[in-house]
Amino acid sequence: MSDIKETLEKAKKLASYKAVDDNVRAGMKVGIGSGSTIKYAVDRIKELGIPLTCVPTSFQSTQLIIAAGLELSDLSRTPELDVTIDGADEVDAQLNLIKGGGACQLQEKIVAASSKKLIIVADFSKDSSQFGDNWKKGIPIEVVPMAYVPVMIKLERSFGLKPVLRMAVNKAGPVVTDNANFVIDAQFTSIDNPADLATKIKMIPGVVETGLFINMAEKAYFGQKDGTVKERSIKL
Ligand SMILES: O=C(CO)[C@H](O)[C@H](O)COP(=O)(O)O
Repeated sequence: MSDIKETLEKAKKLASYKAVDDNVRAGMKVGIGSGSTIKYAVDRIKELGIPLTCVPTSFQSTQLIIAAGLELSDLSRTPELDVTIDGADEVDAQLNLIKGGGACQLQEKIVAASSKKLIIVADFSKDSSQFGDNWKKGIPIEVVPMAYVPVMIKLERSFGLKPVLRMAVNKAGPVVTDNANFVIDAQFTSIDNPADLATKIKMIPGVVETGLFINMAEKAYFGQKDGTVKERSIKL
């Protein structure tokens, strides 16, 4: 593993362990996010050996819960959660988030919105003062496949975004989400009002969900290069 990759992995683990220790207790109903950082949170929950009910946010997180031997539920059986722990692609000064780098933003947002608290775990590279400081891939937007071209035209004409259809790596054609939709990454130069932009994008017919999570997270844990964890929280 390269030095920087190793440093990032250590930072993800530190943040995840601290977030679980601070926020997860026996008997809780816990939303489990998606991505590479959340696997450390699941490792920590497994290590603690406490009884929990877990609700996943993707195929990947379902597999993590099963592999860890934790109790797996869903929102039909467990519609109200105590806490969701999840990663993020970028966290701004107000703890607004860009999520969906792993194309899981739809289920992640539904599960987060069903939780009393959303706690973010991340390495130091996700900690920004405003969107675009660190994350250059744009806002992930999940769309119904038949609508992707009109949605891309509207994103460009109405908001000056530069939309790109996300393509699969080991498959010909586009990324297909866990919900059988496509993902458009809408690149931007700056975002003055993320809440307003999120609402307007959501209004475009064919858009299922955006990766802008506005006023949802109450605390973020960022693992640092020096082995410490920086905590940022906000009153919602
Ligand atoms: O939103 C997500 C998936 O849709 C992830 O939480 C986000 O991409 C962060 O992933 P990682 O922990 O691998 O950096």
